[in-house]
Amino acid sequence: MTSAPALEQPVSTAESAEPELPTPVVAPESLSVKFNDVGRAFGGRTVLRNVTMTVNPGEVVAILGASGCGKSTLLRAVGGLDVGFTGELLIGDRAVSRYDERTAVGFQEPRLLPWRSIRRNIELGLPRDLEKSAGKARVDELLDLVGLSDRAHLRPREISGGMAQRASLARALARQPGVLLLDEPFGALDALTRLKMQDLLMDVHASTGTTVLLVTHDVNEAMQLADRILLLGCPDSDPAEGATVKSLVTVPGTRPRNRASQDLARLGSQLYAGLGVDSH
Ligand SMILES: Nc1ncnc2c1ncn2[C@@H]1O[C@H](COP(=O)(O)OP(=O)(O)OP(=O)(O)O)[C@@H](O)[C@H]1O
Repeated sequence: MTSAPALEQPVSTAESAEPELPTPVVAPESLSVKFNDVGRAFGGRTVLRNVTMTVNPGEVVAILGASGCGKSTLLRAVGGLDVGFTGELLIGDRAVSRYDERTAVGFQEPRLLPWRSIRRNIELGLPRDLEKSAGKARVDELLDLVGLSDRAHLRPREISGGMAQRASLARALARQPGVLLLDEPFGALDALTRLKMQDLLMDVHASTGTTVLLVTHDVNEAMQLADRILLLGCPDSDPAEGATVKSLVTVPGTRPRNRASQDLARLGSQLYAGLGVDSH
């Protein structure tokens, strides 16, 4: 035998009964995501093919593409919600597993349980083995991060759609995921709430440092939030071949970006063109 297992917990004794420090919200480890020739077909119909790219730890990558081109399918594969893909998909240096616990997923609908309070909904995201007081401290911190501390006792129907989406984001973060997967998280919100949520996501990313994969239909949102943008698309010659990486571009400047900058306007035009939309 060599050394003791690295994850062994310290034994609590009466002598060492010091006040417990709150567990930081900060992700313990931001993880890379590596796609190596990833593909997916449903019933003989190819949806995705030859997707090869690496998302760096702590990076925010937005996934853009026409409706139905496989954006959600790609995200689901990373979360281990769909294991029917071909090729290799690694999180850190380990293959994705079924419902991979190193990831957390946020959807367009908040998917909160209506009979539970906001606090109890966020608690659902905590890892099962987390000690109760550490869990409470983490939920308190998350409620603070998403600005819902004074609404923690309310039920989902008693808060606005934007607040519910913030609660949903907090629930996803409760697991301290190495990779946060967001599928159109702000798609159902009004324009102003959407901008506020984008700011919140920037704050969350600044304080957690977690890797983020964000599926969006919104070119401006992608340019505002992402370090890089993955444009998925089908070849014009044969759309039935399935979508693949059409381009992977680095967004100029650092967040928060000036929405009126020339560089972003140019990039926006390129992206719209890549999506087959005339940006005028
Ligand atoms: N479980 C499934 N069984 C059969 N077909 C599926 C399944 N999941 C996805 N698809 C098909 O794969 C294609 C890609 O779907 P996906 O939801 O990934 O696209 P998307 O780019 O996210 O679309 P949208 O932008 O409209 O949300 C669609 O044609 C869809 O019908």
